[in-house]
Amino acid sequence: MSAPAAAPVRPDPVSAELAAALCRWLPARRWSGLAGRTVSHVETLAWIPIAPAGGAETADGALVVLAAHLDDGETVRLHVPLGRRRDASAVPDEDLVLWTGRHWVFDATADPELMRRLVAMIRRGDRGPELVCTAERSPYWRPGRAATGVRRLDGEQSNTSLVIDGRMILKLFRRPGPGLNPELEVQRRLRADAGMPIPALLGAAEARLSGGLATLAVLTRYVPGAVDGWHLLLDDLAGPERGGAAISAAVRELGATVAGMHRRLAVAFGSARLTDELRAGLHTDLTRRLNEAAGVAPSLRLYLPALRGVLARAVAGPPAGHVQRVHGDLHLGQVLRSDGRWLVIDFEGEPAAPAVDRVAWRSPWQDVAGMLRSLDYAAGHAVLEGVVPVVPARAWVSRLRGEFLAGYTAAAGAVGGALLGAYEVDKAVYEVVYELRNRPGWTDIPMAAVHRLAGSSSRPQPGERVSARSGSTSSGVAGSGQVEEGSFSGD
Ligand SMILES: Nc1ncnc2c1ncn2[C@@H]1O[C@H](COP(=O)(O)OP(=O)(O)O)[C@@H](O)[C@H]1O
Ligand SMILES: O=P(O)(O)O[C@H]1O[C@H](CO)[C@@H](O[C@H]2O[C@H](CO)[C@@H](O)[C@H](O)[C@H]2O)[C@H](O)[C@H]1O
Repeated sequence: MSAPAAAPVRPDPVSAELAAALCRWLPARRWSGLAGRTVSHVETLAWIPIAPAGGAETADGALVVLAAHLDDGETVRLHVPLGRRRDASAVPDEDLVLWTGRHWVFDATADPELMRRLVAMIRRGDRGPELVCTAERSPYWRPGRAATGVRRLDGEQSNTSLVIDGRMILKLFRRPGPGLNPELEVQRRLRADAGMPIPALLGAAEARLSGGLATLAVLTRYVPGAVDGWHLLLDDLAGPERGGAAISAAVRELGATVAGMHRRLAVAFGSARLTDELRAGLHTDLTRRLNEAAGVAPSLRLYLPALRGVLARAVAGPPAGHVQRVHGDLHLGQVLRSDGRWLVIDFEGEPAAPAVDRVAWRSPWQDVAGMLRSLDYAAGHAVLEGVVPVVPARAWVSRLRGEFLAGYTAAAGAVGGALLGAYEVDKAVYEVVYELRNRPGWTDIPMAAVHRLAGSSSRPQPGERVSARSGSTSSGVAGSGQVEEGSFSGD
C-alpha cells in the first residue's frame, strides 16, 4: 500500500533560528546522550513531513534526522521529530524548542495527534523520496477497538516509546545508525516464528539517507498488563516472601526463555564453533573494553590486574561453545512478564556501542552474564534505597542466580564456566562507565560487583573506601564508592 508523499512543511525546514535553539535544547535531553556536551551546529539529513490525516489538522510536523556536530569534533546522528502549533499549551515545557513569533516548535513525541498520524503512515505503508513505511499483516491492526489515547512512557529510556490505545507501542529510535536497526532486523527475521518470545511486529518507518535506509520507528504489539523483570524483582525484594517459591520459579523460567531465544536466534542467523582464534579475538576485545573503561573510570584501575586475570582464564582451557547473534544488552528491564510468560524486548544492543559491534556474533553467555548482573543490580539498588539489608540481599541474589542458571543450562544443555565470569567482568565495568555518565548515584552498585569479581587480591581493607570517581582509597565511613566486606553483589 502506498499513499501520496506529503508536501514539505516549509521550503527551508531548519532555519538558523531553529538550528540555534536545537543546539541549546538537545544536550539536556536524556535520549541525546549529550549531557554536559556542546553542540556547535546541526545539519539536516532528512526532513520527512508527518502526513496530514485529512481532517482539520491543528499541527504540522516532521521526522527530522540531524547530524549534531559537537565542539570536540564528534558528530552524532539524531532523530528529532518536530511538531509546530500556534497553541502548544498541552505540550510540556521541556519539550518546547522554540517560539518563532507565530508558532511553537516542539518535540513531536509530546503530541498525540502527530503520533497517531505517524502510526497511520506506517499502517498505510507510506513512501516518499526520503521515507519507507512498511506494515505487517497482523490481527492487531483490527479496527473498531476503543481509542483510549496516546501515552508517552516516562521511564528512563534511550529512545522514546508511546503506547497507542493500549494495544500498540510505537518506539522512535533516537540515534538512527546507518543500516537496518538490529531490533527491527530481529523482529523481521523471526516474525514467522511463533515460538520466539518477542511481541509481534506491526510495522516500521525508515528514512532514506545517503548511506542507505535508517530505522526511525518500529511499531509492535503492546503487551497489556505486562510487568518488566526489574520492577517484578524489586517488588519481590521489598515484599514478605522475598526470594520465595513463586519468584524462584519465575526466574528459572526466565533462564529457560533466554535459552529458547538463543536457540531461535541461532537457527535464524546461524552460529559458529568457538575456535581458539575466535576466543583469542574475544579476549582482545574484552581487554580493550576493560582498558577503555578504566580510562573513563579511574576507580577501575586498582582492579585491572585482577580483572585481566579473569579475562585471561576465559581463554585458557580447551575451547568449548559457539558464537551467534545474541541480544547484546540483556537485563531485567528488557524482559516482560505477562500471563505467566516471559517476553524479550529491545534487541538494539548496548546504546553506546558502534553499529557493527551490536550485531557481531558473540557467545550466548554474554546475555546470561547480563541477566546475572541485573539480579545483582536489583539487590544492590534495594540495599542502596534501604529497602533490604546487605546480608538478606546477598542471599537473595545467590538463590536467584542459581535459579536462573539452572533454568538456562537445563534448556540450553550447556554450562558457562570461565567465559561466563569474563562476561560478568565485561558487563560490570561497562555498567560503571554507564552509571558515571548517566546516574552517578548508582555507581556503587557495579563497583561492588567489580570488587567481588576481582577477588581478594586487590581487596581494600574493611572500612577502606573506594571512590568511584577518583579510584583513590581512604579510611572512612559509608559513602560514594564504598565497598563493604560481605558486599551484596552475589555469591
Ligand atoms: N511490547 C511491549 N509491551 C509492553 N511494554 C513494553 C513493550 N515494549 C516496551 N515496553 C516498555 O517500554 C520500556 C522501554 O522499552 P525499550 O524497548 O527497552 O526502550 P529503550 O530501548 O529506549 O530502553 C520497557 O522497559 C517496557 O516497560
Ligand atoms: O535499556 P537500555 O538499552 O537503554 O540499556 C542501558 O540502560 C540500562 C538502564 O536503564 C542499563 O542497565 C543497568 O541498569 C539496570 C537497572 O536500571 C539493570 O537492570 C541492568 O542490569 C544494568 O546493566 C544498561 O546497562 C544500559 O545499556
